[in-house]
Amino acid sequence: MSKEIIKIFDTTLRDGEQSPGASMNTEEKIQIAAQLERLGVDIIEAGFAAASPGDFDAVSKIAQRVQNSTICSLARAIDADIKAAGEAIAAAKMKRIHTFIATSPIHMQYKLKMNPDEVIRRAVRAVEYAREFVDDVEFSCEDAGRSDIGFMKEITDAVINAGASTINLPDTVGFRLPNEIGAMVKEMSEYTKGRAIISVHNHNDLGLGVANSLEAIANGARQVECTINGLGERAGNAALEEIVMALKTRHDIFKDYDTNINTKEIYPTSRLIANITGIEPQPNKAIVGKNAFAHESGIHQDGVLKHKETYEIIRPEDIGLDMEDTLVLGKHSGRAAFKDKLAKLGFTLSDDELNSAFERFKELADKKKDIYDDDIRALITSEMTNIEKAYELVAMQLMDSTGGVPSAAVTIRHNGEDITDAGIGDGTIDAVFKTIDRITGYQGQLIDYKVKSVTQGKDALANVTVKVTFNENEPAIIGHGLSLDTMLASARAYIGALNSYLSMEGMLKLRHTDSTETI
Ligand SMILES: CC(=O)SCCNC(=O)CCNC(=O)[C@H](O)C(C)(C)COP(=O)(O)OP(=O)(O)OC[C@H]1O[C@@H](n2cnc3c(N)ncnc32)[C@H](O)[C@@H]1OP(=O)(O)O
Ligand SMILES: CC(C)C(=O)C(=O)O
Ligand SMILES: [Mg+2]
Repeated sequence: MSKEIIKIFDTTLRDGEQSPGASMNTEEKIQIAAQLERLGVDIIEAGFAAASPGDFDAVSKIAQRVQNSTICSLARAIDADIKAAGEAIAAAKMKRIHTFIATSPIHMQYKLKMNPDEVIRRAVRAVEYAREFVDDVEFSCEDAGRSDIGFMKEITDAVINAGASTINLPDTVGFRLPNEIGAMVKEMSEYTKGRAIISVHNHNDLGLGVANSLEAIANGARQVECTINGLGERAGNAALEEIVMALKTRHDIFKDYDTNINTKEIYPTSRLIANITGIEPQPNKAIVGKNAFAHESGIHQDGVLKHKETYEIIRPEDIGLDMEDTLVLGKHSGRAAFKDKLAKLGFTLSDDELNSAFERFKELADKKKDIYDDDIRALITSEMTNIEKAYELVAMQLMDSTGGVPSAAVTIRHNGEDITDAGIGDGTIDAVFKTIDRITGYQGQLIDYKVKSVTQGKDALANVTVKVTFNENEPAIIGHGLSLDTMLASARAYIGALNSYLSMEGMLKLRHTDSTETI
């Protein structure tokens, strides 16, 4: 008997980006979408097009690029949001608009300030308008976990009649237990049978996102919404890799179901997201944590040596872990091997990007003997941040001593001209950032600073992630910098964030000009 496919709806680029500190630039989002497509995700929620010009741009570019997954944009039940979503995904081969409105008493009364009739009216209008752009419309009863099931049936009837084909029941605040989610999904699936697909979107506030998703599948859900590494608002969303591997590993229980996921792409996808967001999964995280396949104690090691399955329920190779080369390229590697490695790691670069990345790789190979897959990932993701490269670091000199005043002299290239200045600060990093501000004329506010060693050993690369605001009315921007020297990595990260900001600011101006011209 053929198995029923559970659709995997990945929202790493939308709900995942709502994790504090996880914002990504357009180029990074395109790379992630390409990897999600390779992973075999059915639907990629590429963003919330109406949220900002940057989101709109990223969703449109992903829509132009991805061929084998449906591209989706989220939209409130507001015409302007739906129009932005429809326009952003217009070029996609397969496209969906996902519109939502809250249905729980607490959200309707205090947040929306709407009565239930008004909520139904808005939902119907949203779905009807979305159908003017696409055939595939998903409707979400936000906070379904705390909504009245009778009201959800009423609004579901109305939106299905208006043209919605997927009904999503999010446990927005991660409040429900598995048996409760199972009961809700069973009742709604039986009620909508043959009229719509029932989907779930479980948050992890009580650590039950995955358990709730599995119970939903057992009770009739045919789509699950999830994120790589479990990223997402607050405690995050149900983790894609955990749901998929639970279905696969417990095929005795889930024998009637399958997914389109190529599980060998799970580990590479997890690493790509961790590198880009700077958010590492906790070491003991199921499936993709650094310790997920590590056996520490003697009795376990003895058992694994005798027969792996004594302590391993998943084969590392099933999630693509064996494909990680421990030692890869070196200073004698050429462009062909480098390009081949990038393809294996899931990066698709233009010729110009490849040339620039290859130059950086060679510089690195001169200084660092062993280059690992994680070094290459960090190198490429730090390259991607500097999309426009309005400013480029040329040189830097630092002075510090115990009891002295930390100072930095920095040279930056802008429009072909090298500009040098010097400044002092509360520490050397502060001195570097302040000097960069003096040269560029932008006043960055540092919100967060993280430094991580990419691999092990004294010659490990430092990967610095900064979160900076250059205008208090606009969202913070993430920048990554990579170097064997932490100070140099910090300066690169800060300049990367500024370049990202400028490319978005350019877009803002462009959209403003566009709208002025049409008035
Ligand atoms: C559960 C979720 O994850 S929902 C998705 C969350 N994602 C985001 O919020 C994306 C980032 N958000 C943003 O950039 C901004 O919030 C925007 C651009 C969407 C809206 O910004 P603003 O217009 O300034 O509104 P603001 O965020 O202050 O408030 C949200 C408004 O939308 C209303 N709203 C919320 N959800 C919905 C909905 N589904 N349908 C219609 N209206 C809604 C709220 O009631 C509020 O309206 P009010 O201003 O009349 O009180
Ligand atoms: C917009 C919806 C699907 C959501 O993210 C939630 O309710 O958590
Ligand atoms: Mg959510």
